[in-house]
Amino acid sequence: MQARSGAALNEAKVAIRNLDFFYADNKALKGIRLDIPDRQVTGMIGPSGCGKSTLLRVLNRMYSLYPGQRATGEVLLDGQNIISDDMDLNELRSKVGMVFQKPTPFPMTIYENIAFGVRLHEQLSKAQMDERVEWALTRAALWTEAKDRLNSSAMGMSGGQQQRLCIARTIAVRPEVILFDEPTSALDPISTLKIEELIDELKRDFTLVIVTHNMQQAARCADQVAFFYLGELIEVAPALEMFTAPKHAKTQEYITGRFG
Ligand SMILES: Nc1ncnc2c1ncn2[C@@H]1O[C@H](COP(=O)(O)OP(=O)(O)OP(=O)(O)O)[C@@H](O)[C@H]1O
Repeated sequence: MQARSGAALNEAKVAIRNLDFFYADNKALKGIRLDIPDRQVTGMIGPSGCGKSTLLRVLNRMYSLYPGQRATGEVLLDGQNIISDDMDLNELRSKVGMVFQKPTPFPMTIYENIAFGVRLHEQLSKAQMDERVEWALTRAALWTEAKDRLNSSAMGMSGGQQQRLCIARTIAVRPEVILFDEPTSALDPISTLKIEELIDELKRDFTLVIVTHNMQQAARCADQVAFFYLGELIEVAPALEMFTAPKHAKTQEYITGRFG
């Protein structure tokens, strides 16, 4: 398998220390310690139910919306513990964006899909908003296709275009970290390739985390890969090392398709 060869990993943008996560009494993450390098791609892999999505939900505090779900330990974003009660969730959500598995555009125009989120965080003039919309669509490799239909409904776009619109919407609030939860699993191979190229491009400016069940995708996109099993982080390594010389037998079994 072709894996990204080893540029050194950057300093941690997010440092996860001794993280436990509970759905009521069910401990879904156990003692996680993981550094997520700045402006690089961290791939998260592992069999169904191992805790990958749970970890993404910790990184943007989505779990705080649900009573009975709690995290303990530290998740330090530039040194600030985002799981502490003091964390301002609006501020966190402007810093940490999320792209979901299925494209989820709002039932409004392409322009409004992007402007909507920006308005929650910033007051921009019409000209500034126009500029922001163009910038976000350009960064999401969608400007050429969308520029003549900004006032048309986003629901008329193809699935791949809708997913790039969701990425544009996320970028538009200028986050620092972007979480992708299986962002291409609902897309065809060409749309998948476009999203993967986009991820490669975006890491110049953003710290990216991608959960994927696709080992080739992890190998193509990620600078470092983390393998989870039953709520534990079994192994984390630069992608090339992970896919050519994993240290743990469980990792080897998983990446060679012997379970999961
Ligand atoms: N809302 C919930 N309430 C209770 N338990 C949950 C909830 N969501 C997830 N879990 C449990 O937490 C554990 C981790 O689930 P999680 O969804 O994070 O796994 P995953 O690795 O993302 O799986 P998949 O690859 O299938 O998406 C599982 O045991 C799951 O049953």
